[in-house]
Amino acid sequence: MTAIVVFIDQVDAPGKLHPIHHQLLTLARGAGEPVAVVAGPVGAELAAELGSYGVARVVHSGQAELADYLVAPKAELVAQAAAAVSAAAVLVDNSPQGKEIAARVGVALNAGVITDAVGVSNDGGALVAHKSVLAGSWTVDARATTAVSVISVKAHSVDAAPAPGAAVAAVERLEVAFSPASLGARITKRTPRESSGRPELEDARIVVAGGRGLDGDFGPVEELADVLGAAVGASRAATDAGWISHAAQVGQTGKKVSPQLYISVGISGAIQQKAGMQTSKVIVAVNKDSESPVFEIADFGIVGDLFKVLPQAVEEIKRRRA
Ligand SMILES: Cc1cc2nc3c(=O)[nH]c(=O)nc-3n(C[C@H](O)[C@H](O)[C@H](O)COP(=O)(O)OP(=O)(O)OC[C@H]3O[C@@H](n4cnc5c(N)ncnc54)[C@H](O)[C@@H]3O)c2cc1C
Repeated sequence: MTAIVVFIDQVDAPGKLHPIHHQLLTLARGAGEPVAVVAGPVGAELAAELGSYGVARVVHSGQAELADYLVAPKAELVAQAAAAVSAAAVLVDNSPQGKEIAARVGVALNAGVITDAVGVSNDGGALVAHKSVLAGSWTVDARATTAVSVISVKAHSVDAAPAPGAAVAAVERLEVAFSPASLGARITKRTPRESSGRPELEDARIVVAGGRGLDGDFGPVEELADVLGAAVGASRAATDAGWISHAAQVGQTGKKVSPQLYISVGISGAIQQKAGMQTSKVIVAVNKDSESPVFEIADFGIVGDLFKVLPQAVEEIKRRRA
């Protein structure tokens, strides 16, 4: 059976799996035998949750270096654990940290690295990564020619599901030999970002994104996001205008999101915007211009003034929920 390592970071928020971990474990289970490699503690609750996703083998390290230094020690944990279990592939999330780990593990294991995958399958023992490219207009299958592949997977590309029969996860401790080079950048202070109370853009199942059409007023977008429990995103026109933080930008030079539902509001749908959201499962566009290119990719379109459409949508959602 092909051993597939799934990296699980428990350093900052220990105790429970994140939705992307459920998704990575579901993918790994479909393509081989998932082995969870955990940075941080593994308590009984976490081990049971891993078992419910079909993980029979967990390799972890709680060494202080994993929390005290930037990403490099985590990459060394993943590389050494992958070698110890003779993994054919390593799956990480597609966050900046995940992609840096992918690159470092690729170098350490002389493994091919594939980023931005939306799926993984096993073709006769070789792992194939599926990618959606050129602003979502093409699907590409990519395969590393090396013995080990390292693949970073976009959030919400697959629906996570527990295994039909839970496994009992055996937890092994790995003593990682950290190289001096990995201990070059020590973290001296952590300042948690102020929470908006909304989900993180890249993790959210629903994203409501606004563009230049909002004319500086993100209120209607935020209100709709809040009744739907959604994250708020934006086009570059909106972030460049200073109406919302650059962290909210979706697109080629912003975040890549793949939620179940993306509601695009007052955004024209330029190719650079599409590059960050076109793999969303369902796209709803609200735009007053019926010729706007955003309607070419929308599953549902509403031609109208967003300042009239959004408050009505909010009212109707609240009424149905009451
Ligand atoms: C190298 C490069 C990288 C880029 N990266 C990104 C990126 O990462 N993300 C990104 O988004 N862009 C990016 N851009 C910019 C991109 O090309 C577009 O300029 C940008 O996406 C346009 O933003 P917008 O759709 O909000 O604005 P516009 O194109 O001006 O569209 C505004 C839309 O709002 C509609 N509208 C106006 N008023 C209303 C109303 N009252 N009700 C309903 N609809 C209304 C209009 O009909 C129009 O369609 C990049 C550009 C370059 C060159």
